[in-house]
Amino acid sequence: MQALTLIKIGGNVIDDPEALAAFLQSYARVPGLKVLVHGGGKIASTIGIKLGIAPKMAQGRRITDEETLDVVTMVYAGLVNKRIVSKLQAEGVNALGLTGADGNIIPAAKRPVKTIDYGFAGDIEAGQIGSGPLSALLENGLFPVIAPITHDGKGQLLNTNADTIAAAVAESLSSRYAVTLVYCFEKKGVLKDPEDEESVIFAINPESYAELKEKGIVSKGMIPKLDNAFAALKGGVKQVHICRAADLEKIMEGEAYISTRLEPA
Ligand SMILES: Nc1ncnc2c1ncn2[C@@H]1O[C@H](COP(=O)(O)OP(=O)(O)O)[C@@H](O)[C@H]1O
Ligand SMILES: CC(=O)N[C@@H](CCC(=O)OP(=O)(O)O)C(=O)O
Repeated sequence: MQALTLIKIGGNVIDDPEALAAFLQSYARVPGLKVLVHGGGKIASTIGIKLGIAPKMAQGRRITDEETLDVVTMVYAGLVNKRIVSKLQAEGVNALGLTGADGNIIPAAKRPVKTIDYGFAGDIEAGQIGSGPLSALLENGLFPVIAPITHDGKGQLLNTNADTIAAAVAESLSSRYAVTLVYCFEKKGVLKDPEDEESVIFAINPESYAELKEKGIVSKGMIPKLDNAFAALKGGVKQVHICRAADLEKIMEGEAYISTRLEPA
């Protein structure tokens, strides 16, 4: 099976122009087939506030009312996606920006209202992603850059967590490729003490993850990241790393003990 690297870049790095430029230079040097999924939550919140739309989050997910959906669509599918694509083009990568609606790559369903109404937040159903359009692009020398906007197939755009998209796309591509999934963000990995950058936990398995969650060591945005990452590993993805964006090249070269690696059960 041919190798493919799926990298997710988080909103705090995207919000820092120097860190983003350095990350995209590293991304350009990742060899072989690759797909980039980006977030942008921080910029969406900042722009929303400027427009008088305060961000509302619950359990690491954005509550997406109609006007928030307009903001996130403009920010993720427009500003952030096109900035990344143009910078990758400048690095010699023939990047092609997409949302989940383009080529119907990520069909989703509006999250049903239970205790919290998340509005136009989209959930991806297992097995719903078709890897065909993405592999057609890859096989024609194009490198997909995916924004965290999906659709319900009936004309409604939806906002889907970028960590979830990365895991679901990685899982779907793993039927055709040997996929390595790398979550890049601003910290060195999953930390024992989120305030201590040197307290990286080098390996986590489902059992130790349950313990970390119970003790509150893993919280906020780290929970959807790890929940999704373990699901991807179970679904056929070969390796999952959680690392600092600035360490991407070292991770790709196989350097250990600088980031967190997930282990199957
Ligand atoms: N144990 C932990 N180790 C590292 N970060 C943690 C941990 N627990 C919670 N976090 C928080 O999770 C954040 C990453 O999640 P999130 O902001 O959603 O990232 P991204 O935008 O990359 O998806 C970190 O910035 C940190 O504040
Ligand atoms: C439904 C939902 O929560 N969607 C996310 C999508 C962006 C995202 O995940 O961005 P980061 O990776 O930068 O956090 C949001 O709007 O914040």
